Amino acid sequence: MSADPRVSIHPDSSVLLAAIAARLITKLVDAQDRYGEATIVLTGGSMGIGALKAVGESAACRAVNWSKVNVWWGDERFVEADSTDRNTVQARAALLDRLPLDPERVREPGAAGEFATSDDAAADYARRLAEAAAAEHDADVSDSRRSEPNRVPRFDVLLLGVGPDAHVASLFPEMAGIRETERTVVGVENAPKPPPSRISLTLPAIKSADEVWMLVAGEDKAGAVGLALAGAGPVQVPAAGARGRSRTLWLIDAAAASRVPEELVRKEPASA
Ligand SMILES: O=C1O[C@H](COP(=O)(O)O)[C@@H](O)[C@H](O)[C@H]1O
Repeated sequence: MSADPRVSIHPDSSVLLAAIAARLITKLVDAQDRYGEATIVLTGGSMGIGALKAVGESAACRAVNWSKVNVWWGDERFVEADSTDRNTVQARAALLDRLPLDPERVREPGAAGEFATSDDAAADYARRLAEAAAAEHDADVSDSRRSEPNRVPRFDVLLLGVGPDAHVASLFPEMAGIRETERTVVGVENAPKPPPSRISLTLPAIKSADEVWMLVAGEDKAGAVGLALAGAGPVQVPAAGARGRSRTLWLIDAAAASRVPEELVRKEPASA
């Protein structure tokens, strides 16, 4: 089961980032109230990293118990561990290094140098996801899926940026990764956006998240956003396939919204 998309449009990217930060903090606090911990899947790119900076700038940042937040990534560039091309390195610089996170709860995908190929790093990441899922279900002896390899833990909120070509995470149009139906993580080679080697969650893994939030700003994304929300196929328009189980929320600015079907638009009040 997956939730139909809802769209929230903000006047510009700075209002959008502040709104994303406010929603994210609230989401994490709510998940901690419910489960005692919260699990977030981060994304890279302009909006993913901008959102993290905005969380750090919010006075409410300290409302979250960061020691009880589990952090995963939706995709990673398969380069050396200290490369500033890595989404994890950028996320640390933007926010994570200043938070009192529990290092054991921060699960970075593997890097070149640690693994020979992007496929090897992807398999390792999938294994760690499956272990985390199994640990969540250890107490539930009646759960027959406890030891399945293609599992992921509960994702409370999974963030995705969207490229001008409508890619999400590192799932690019017409490439093998977007067609994957079994594995939770794939290695990606020859990505059209550099760097060419990557690892990515697949659509089945993304769609297991409770909430999926699409973070998009800029006129250059308007075509991709319009196609995704008009019901294009995910192989051609990967963003169209990303849905959460209970919520699919498009958080976008006015420039990215110019081709969104009118019936999907819910306008947020402009800031004073
Ligand atoms: O390469 C990537 O691109 C997407 C979108 O990035 P943006 O800068 O166009 O917002 C990003 O979400 C993904 O994590 C990243 O690896």
